[in-house]
Amino acid sequence: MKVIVDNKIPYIREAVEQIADEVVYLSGSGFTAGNVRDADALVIRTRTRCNRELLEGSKVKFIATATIGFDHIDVDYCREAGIEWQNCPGCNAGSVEQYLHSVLLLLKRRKGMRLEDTCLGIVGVGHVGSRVERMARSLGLRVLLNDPPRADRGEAGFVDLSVLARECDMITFHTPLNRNGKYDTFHLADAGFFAELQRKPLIINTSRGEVIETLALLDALKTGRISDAVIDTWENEPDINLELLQQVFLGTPHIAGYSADGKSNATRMALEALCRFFHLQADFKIVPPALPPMTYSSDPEEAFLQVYDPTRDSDALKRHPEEFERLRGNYPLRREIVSSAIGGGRETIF
Ligand SMILES: NC(=O)C1=CN([C@@H]2O[C@H](COP(=O)(O)OP(=O)(O)OC[C@H]3O[C@@H](n4cnc5c(N)ncnc54)[C@H](O)[C@@H]3O)[C@@H](O)[C@H]2O)C=CC1
Ligand SMILES: O=C(O)C(=O)[C@H](O)COP(=O)(O)O
Repeated sequence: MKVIVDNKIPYIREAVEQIADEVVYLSGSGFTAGNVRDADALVIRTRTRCNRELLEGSKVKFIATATIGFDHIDVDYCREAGIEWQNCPGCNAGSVEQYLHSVLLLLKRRKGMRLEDTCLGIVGVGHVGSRVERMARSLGLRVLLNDPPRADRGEAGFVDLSVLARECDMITFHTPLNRNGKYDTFHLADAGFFAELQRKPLIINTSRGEVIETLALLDALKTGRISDAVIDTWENEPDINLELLQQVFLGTPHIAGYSADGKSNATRMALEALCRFFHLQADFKIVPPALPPMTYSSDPEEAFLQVYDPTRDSDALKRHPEEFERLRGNYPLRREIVSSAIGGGRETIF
């Protein structure tokens, strides 16, 4: 079996080389029709568009994407061509939760936001959104949830987007990018959405850039219809809107999911899917490398931000937006450590 693997997927080499007869590593954008033609399977990230142009006439039978999102896979074409695929549901949801948790602490510290007086709207309450809900409630925020697919399945506890627009001081997006159908999310936040907002909320997007219409967001920022924004996912990555980048409170290069824990989950789940598809024994361990010991502040919030402060990623991108892909590709994967594990005294962990 020949497998082509994205060369930025961490912790994968030893395991995949045991599983496959031949392994070729390519950059995400380096997958071409010519070099996938004789492959049986691809293990990719968000940077490889799997469509007719790439796959037609190839031997590829299976694609594993080591990501939660799968909007880079043309699922209709894959069905038509008989190519099976698998994403890694929930693999890095903990990492996105960590990112949001740090963002809330920074808003409290730097903008004086009183979290217990803040109403947070969550759009899309799946693997990530439900973790964000729990975390936000634990910090004392009031939370409103919007998830029409879940509401339509008869689940309770959801409200319309118009209620979020009326009541929320902060709105965070955690939907997939659906480009059509009843639950289309392409430009879900458009000029009409921003016009409805009543409380000048802060907008957070860690889902997919195309869920928010960039120019409408920029206009809402300039006209004060929103108070600020935190943006991790952008339209047209890596050629992002530079004016928006310089205006937002935090602008990061699509790294909310970049914890070592999330990446190792993704690698393991992608390889397990590959083994299931080809009926192979899944006999490998994927664990993130141990990090050197560190000493943490006795203040739990300070310690949480020591573990991960998105300001450093935002400052790096604002200084060098042209390095969007390099900042992602060479990212020093962080660890997910919950604040309860590091509170209550100066201590050394890991
Ligand atoms: N920035 C980053 O590094 C990362 C980004 N992501 C992105 O985060 C997003 C959420 O991921 P998960 O929670 O794991 O996905 P999920 O599939 O578990 O949950 C998505 C939720 O959105 C809901 N939804 C679908 N259409 C909707 C609509 N029109 N309006 C409101 N809700 C809708 C679904 O019913 C579901 O509950 C995805 O776009 C994923 O690609 C995920 C991981 C890392
Ligand atoms: O899992 C997802 O969905 C994401 O957005 C990933 O964090 C993106 O990571 P890459 O696949 O682009 O490394």
